[in-house]
Amino acid sequence: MNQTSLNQDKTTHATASFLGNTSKTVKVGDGNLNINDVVHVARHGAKVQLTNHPEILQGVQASCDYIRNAVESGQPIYGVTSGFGGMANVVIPPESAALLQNNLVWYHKTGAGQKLPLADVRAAMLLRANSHLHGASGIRLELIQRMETFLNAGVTPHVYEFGSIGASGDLVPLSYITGALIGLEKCYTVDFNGEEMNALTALELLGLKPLQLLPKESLAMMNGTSVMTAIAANCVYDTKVLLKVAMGAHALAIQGLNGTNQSFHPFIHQLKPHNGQKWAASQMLNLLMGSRLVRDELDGSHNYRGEEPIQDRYSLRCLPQYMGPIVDGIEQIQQQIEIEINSVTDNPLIDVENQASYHGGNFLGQYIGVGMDQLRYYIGLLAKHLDVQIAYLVTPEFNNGLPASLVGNKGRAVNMGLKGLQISGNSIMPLLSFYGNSIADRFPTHAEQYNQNLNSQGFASANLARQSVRIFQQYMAMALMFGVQAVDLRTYVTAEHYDARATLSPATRDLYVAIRDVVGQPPSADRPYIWNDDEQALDEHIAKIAIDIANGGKIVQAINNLFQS
Ligand SMILES: N[C@@H](Cc1ccc([N+](=O)[O-])cc1)C(=O)O
Repeated sequence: MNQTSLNQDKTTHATASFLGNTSKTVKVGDGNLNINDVVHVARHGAKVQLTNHPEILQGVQASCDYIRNAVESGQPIYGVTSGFGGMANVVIPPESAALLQNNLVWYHKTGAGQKLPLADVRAAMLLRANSHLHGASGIRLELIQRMETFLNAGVTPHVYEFGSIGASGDLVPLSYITGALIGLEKCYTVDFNGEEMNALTALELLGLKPLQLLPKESLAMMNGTSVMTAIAANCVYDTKVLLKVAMGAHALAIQGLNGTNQSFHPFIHQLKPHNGQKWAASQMLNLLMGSRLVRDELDGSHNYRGEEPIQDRYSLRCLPQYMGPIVDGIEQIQQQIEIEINSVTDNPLIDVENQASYHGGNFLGQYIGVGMDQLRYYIGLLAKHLDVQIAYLVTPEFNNGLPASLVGNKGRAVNMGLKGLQISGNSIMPLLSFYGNSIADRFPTHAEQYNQNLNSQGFASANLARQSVRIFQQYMAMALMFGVQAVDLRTYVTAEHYDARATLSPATRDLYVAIRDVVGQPPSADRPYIWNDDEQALDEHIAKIAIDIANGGKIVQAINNLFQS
């Protein structure tokens, strides 16, 4: 199979081959899953293995037994012997209890728009299985195992980008997964390792028969936050990568501007010891250590700089203070997402030990709605900082002696350097700030007969976060291009040649080499990255770098090697 056939968005995002390009196996049900586990399964084809812990499996069966008894004895339980949502006053007789579940899947077949990336749907199946293994949902092991089978065989239901208000969890998106898993009808379709087909054909190829749902089972499948949480997990992972690459881009910019390392002195940050601020300062010190392009002033020295202020401007000097809350914020979002990943998010929940069931609302995706609002907000702030750095680099009044717009060959009057690149970047940065607006506070008209009258918009928030991440990957590519050109030109000022490998800190040298490698332009002493305008197509470079970042390629590997944690 052709790997790219699985990649719905070839230019910006990795969905990778799901056919096991990793030997890792992720165990489900034994303990806590984290974001890295999710990404391994979602994007890199890690195999999934459900727990065989007898107590857990017995718990799953016991929750099913509880439901069966409740139906047989005519107990009133929401969604089992009652109608749904605002129609929960309708009494469902035992003989209709199974039909009720099939029907729930049918009338939620209302998704719209583009298909979700396969990686997000894979992550959603993993999380749904993980949730069900708590044994509080009343769903058969056989149905949970179908998710394991689908994941390991590379079968991914088609799910759509619109349809969930994030209140009853992701009813509509999860109905597509449910319909495909049980083979409800041909109109449920899947991607089978790159081939589109209907769910019945897929089941046949897997040697499985369509399954009849039992009471509670589709409610257990659909009433939960697994799709939005899946998207959020992938987005948090990507944003953490982008945060580190942003630090690398700043380290290049600081060297390009001949900034000082004094602003990152531990003395300063011990006196304002926020975790994120301390992290950013110490990482930046590390990134700059050994550079010939920075002012090495860790000993507390400072000298007059002619026309320039005696200390660096804020985008350099206040980097740790600006980055700190973003770093801490992303960390907090990750913690919340990881709790959600390991939660049971449906209703009602079955307490096997006490033979009781409780009506509640764990399906409300507020942590995802708010978390993804915040994530997009932080991405906007990261983009704003890079935009400032770029403006600083291209403006000869401020950039400590670099050419206007970082022109390479100044001997040719028609060269305009990175002017067009800045303009294109300027079109993106405000967009990323705009994406930072919240959606969790928006209100659809009191949804679903006033029953879901409070909703999280978590699914929409997560989908917006995915878009924001993808746009930021493009913007980051541009920022790195500015950084590379700037350090080449600064190297010329310092050493009268253009090969920045000789002058950069060892840490950023690896990043620099990776970027030059990705764009197919090796470093040279004779010319900087960009010499004449008409010698390269900059849009191709943007695309190559953005793809590398999205796919965790050479640039990300170089960056990952630089960070202690
Ligand atoms: N999340 C809802 C479940 C639910 C609500 C509404 C609907 N519906 O179809 O409107 C279906 C299911 C609850 O457990 O109360």
